Amino acid sequence: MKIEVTNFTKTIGKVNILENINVYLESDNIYGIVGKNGSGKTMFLRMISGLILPTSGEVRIDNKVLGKDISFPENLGILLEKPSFLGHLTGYENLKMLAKIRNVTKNDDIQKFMAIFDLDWEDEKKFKKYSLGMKQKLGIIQAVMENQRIIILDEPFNALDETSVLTLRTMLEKLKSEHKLIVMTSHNKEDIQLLCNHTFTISDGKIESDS
Ligand SMILES: Nc1ncnc2c1ncn2[C@@H]1O[C@H](COP(=O)(O)OP(=O)(O)OP(=O)(O)O)[C@@H](O)[C@H]1O
Repeated sequence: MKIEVTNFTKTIGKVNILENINVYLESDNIYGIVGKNGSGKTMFLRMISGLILPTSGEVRIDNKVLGKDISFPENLGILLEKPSFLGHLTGYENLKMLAKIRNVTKNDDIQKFMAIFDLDWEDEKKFKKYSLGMKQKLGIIQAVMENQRIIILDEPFNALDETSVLTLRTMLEKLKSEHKLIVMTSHNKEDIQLLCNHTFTISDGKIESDS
């Protein structure tokens, strides 16, 4: 898979939220996006996911222009800042419901993913009673469970306990070895240094390649 961003600018009001972004991303890599609060990291992830369209420029996913040839990248698993699960369902029920949309993930797989992250699929607890870390884990599982080829993760390590941080690091390494294209943001330098083989810094909507 490859993602090519060419001269992408997004203006909201009079502000350039993203300014003249040019990047090339491909499979077998974990890309780290760093930058201060409000610099544009989440917008960058939304841009390559087709969730915001450019004021000028374009994003191509395997030569297909987002917003023209396709609405969203096929093969995309995504964790956004606030995963939208239903409060009155359990974690397992939420994941099962989402899995039904594309119908590629078996219940067994969901149970396995939940076990990896120390979540009990038989737990009767409703999502609204989940802790922050539990919600985050569910969001991560939803992003990876369909074995998509592009995985986009906004602050995936947020709210995770030490064990889960190690679990997620191992999982991301494994996904990289399975030829995925992974893009993640993080405020944690250690996670970025350990995992990412390319880093981009965003400041005021502009991007620089660090390696
Ligand atoms: N819907 C919107 N309308 C206008 N401006 C927005 C909107 N959403 C975000 N912005 C602005 O876009 C800029 C980039 O926001 P973004 O969420 O990408 O930052 P970030 O780097 O992810 O920050 P953080 O580290 O706090 O998550 C900010 O100045 C923000 O105020």
